[in-house]
Amino acid sequence: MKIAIAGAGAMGSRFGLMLHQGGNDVTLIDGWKEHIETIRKHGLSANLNGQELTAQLKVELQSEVNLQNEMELIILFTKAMQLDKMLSDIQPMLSENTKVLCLLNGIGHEDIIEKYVPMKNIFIGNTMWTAGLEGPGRVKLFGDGSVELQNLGEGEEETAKEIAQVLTNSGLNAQYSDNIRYSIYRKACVNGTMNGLCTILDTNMAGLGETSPAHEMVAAIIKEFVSVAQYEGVELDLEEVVAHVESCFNPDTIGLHYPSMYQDLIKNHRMTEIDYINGAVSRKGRKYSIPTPYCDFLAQLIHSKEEILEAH
Ligand SMILES: NC(=O)C1=CN([C@@H]2O[C@H](COP(=O)(O)OP(=O)(O)OC[C@H]3O[C@@H](n4cnc5c(N)ncnc54)[C@H](OP(=O)(O)O)[C@@H]3O)[C@@H](O)[C@H]2O)C=CC1
Ligand SMILES: CC(C)(CO)C(=O)C(=O)O
Repeated sequence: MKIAIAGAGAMGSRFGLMLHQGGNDVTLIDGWKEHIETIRKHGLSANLNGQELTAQLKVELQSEVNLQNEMELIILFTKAMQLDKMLSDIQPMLSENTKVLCLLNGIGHEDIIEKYVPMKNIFIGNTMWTAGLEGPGRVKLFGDGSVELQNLGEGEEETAKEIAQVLTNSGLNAQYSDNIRYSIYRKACVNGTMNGLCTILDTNMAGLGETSPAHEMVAAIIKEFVSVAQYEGVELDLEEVVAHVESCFNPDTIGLHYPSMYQDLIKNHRMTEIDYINGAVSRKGRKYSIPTPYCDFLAQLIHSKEEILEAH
């Protein structure tokens, strides 16, 4: 399949690499010039579960996507605040049949995608895979993961299942979900706890799990997500979600991962996606008159840290 990865940072590189290894015709698109130039000259270099490898992938600089080069599938993997610009820049790659799959963390990205893509071509989902960028053109990938996705447009279930199959054929372990809003909220609970807390506490997920207040903090944050989701008709089971989130503490699975927010802010002094995760729950809480003190406070702490570190 002819696939573009729009936003080829850590996760985009993982998905691009695995889909390339699975025999697809993959193009990585990104705005970071040094990263794209390095891959163009030397290939994408990866440490994949301890094994060093280099893959020759096609690349395009986001600002130079101006030739007609239509894709069958585009997987969006920018940071939330880069999504609108990316969709605007990749217009030449979108035909009336191009399917667009969004796997960003956070809530509500479909509102932006709908501005650029007809509903019948929009697929949304989330992933438990992890990845880290070690420098331009270089990623570190370990552990297992999964993907859930669903069509937004009516009657596109079969296409959603086909996309899931393409991902699964490349080892990405994807499944069709018949209630993706539930899955997205459930995954947002992982990010709403792990990402902000690990970033402020300067630790990975296993490290957070070893601290004595971890369970109480995680449960209190998730409770706020559950209340807001319930108001929107999404019924999350608090105990099940807490257990799901706490499974991330396990150092033998993904516990040693530093969440993407940590990588952004602490490692690279870059702005975070907090406003699309805990910040989104705070905004919704205000709208629905649901108190969300933990999310409010965590979002404030992250914003203060962004200012202290002069994140850009
Ligand atoms: N990393 C992870 O383990 C996981 C991440 N996610 C989600 O996937 C989406 C993509 O995240 P992720 O892959 O981590 O994003 P990255 O931070 O690795 O990359 C996103 C973009 O940021 C820019 N960038 C990143 N690092 C640098 C740098 N050092 N210097 C200059 N520019 C840089 C690049 O774009 P540009 O130059 O155009 O700004 C890049 O495309 C997010 O929504 C995230 O929450 C989901 C699951 C796990
Ligand atoms: C859940 C987790 C921590 C890994 O999938 C993630 O989504 C992130 O790093 O942002």
